[in-house]
Amino acid sequence: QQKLPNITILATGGTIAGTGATSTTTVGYTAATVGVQQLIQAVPELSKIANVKGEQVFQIASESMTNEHWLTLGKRVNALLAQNDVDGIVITHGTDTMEETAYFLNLVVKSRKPVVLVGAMRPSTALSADGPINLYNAVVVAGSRDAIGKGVMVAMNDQIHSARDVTKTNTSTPDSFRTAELGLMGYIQGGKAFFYRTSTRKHTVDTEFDIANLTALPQVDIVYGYANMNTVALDALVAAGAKGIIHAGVGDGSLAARVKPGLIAARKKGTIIVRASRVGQGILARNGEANDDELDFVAADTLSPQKARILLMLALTRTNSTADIQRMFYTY
Ligand SMILES: NC(=O)C[C@H](N)C(=O)O
Repeated sequence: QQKLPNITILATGGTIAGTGATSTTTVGYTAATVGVQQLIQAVPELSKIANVKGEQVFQIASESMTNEHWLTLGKRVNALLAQNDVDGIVITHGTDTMEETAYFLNLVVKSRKPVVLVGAMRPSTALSADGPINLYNAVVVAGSRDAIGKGVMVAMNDQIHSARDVTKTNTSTPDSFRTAELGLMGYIQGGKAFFYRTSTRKHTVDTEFDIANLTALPQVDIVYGYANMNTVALDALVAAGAKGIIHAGVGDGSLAARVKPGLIAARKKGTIIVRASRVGQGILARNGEANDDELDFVAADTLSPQKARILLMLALTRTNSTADIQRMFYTY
C-alpha cells in the first residue's frame, strides 16, 4: 500500500505492554511483558492507516528509565528518521516517565518528521484497556502531515500534547495526561489528527544539542522543597559529584533560610543551581523569591523540576555559563 505513511513503532515496555492476573486487575499487574509484534497484532486497524514496522528497543517499566536508555533511544530515532522510508515514529512507553523521555527527545531529535509517545494507564489484559486505541491514535498522529515540524508529542486519551508542557496528573486514571493552563495541541478523532495550538519554544531541528557522540550525560539531581527542609540530601548529592542541582522549591521557588547557605556553598564549588517549583504551574520568576543575579542561580521558567533536570543535563554538554544556561531555559 504505497500511499500510506511508513511508521516505525519503537517499543520500550510500560503498562501498555503489561499483563495482569485477571481482566479486572488494574493495579498489581506486571508491566513490560508483551512484545512489540503482539502490540501491533492487537490493533489490526493499523494496517488501514499506515505501513507499520515494529522494533523492540527495551522492555522495561518506565520508572527504570535512565539517561543511557535515552541516549540509545534518541540515536535510534535519529537514525530511523534519516531514512527515506520512515515517515514517522511512535514510541510505546510507560507513563511514569513518558513526559521526561518526550522532552529529552524534543531537544535532541534532528528531524521534522513526527515522533509520538504513547502508553496506557491500564494493562493490556484489562477490561477497557486503553492501550490499543491509544496506539491507533498515536499512529494516526505520526502519519499526519499536519504533525510535521511540531516537535515531539504525546498522544493519550484522544488528545495530543506537546512534550515540553505535558505532565502525568493522576496515578491511575486514563485521563491522566494534561497540559493544564498552557493548553493541549489537539485531538484525535475518527482516525484523524486535529491541531489547534503549538508551543512557541524551539525544539528538534532548532536546538543546539547533539547526542551523536555522547555516551553519558552530566549528573544532575533534584532536591525537593517542603516545610522543615534541611540540607542533608543537597549536601549528599553535591558530595556525590552532582554537576547540577534542581531545587524543586515550594511556591515560586522560595529558598528556606536553612537551605539557602547550602545552595550558595554548592554554587561556589561549581555546581549549577536551577530554581524550579514543586507547584506544577506558572513561571518561576528570575530574581523573584531569590536574587539569582547575585547568587549566580538559574530560574527554570515554566519547566517542571523533572524537565528542568533534562534541559540542564543537555545544557551542561555545551556550557558552564549560567547566563548561557538561563538563555536556554527561556528558549526551549
Ligand atoms: N501506566 C504505566 O505505564 C506505569 C508504569 N509503571 C510505567 O511507567 O511503566
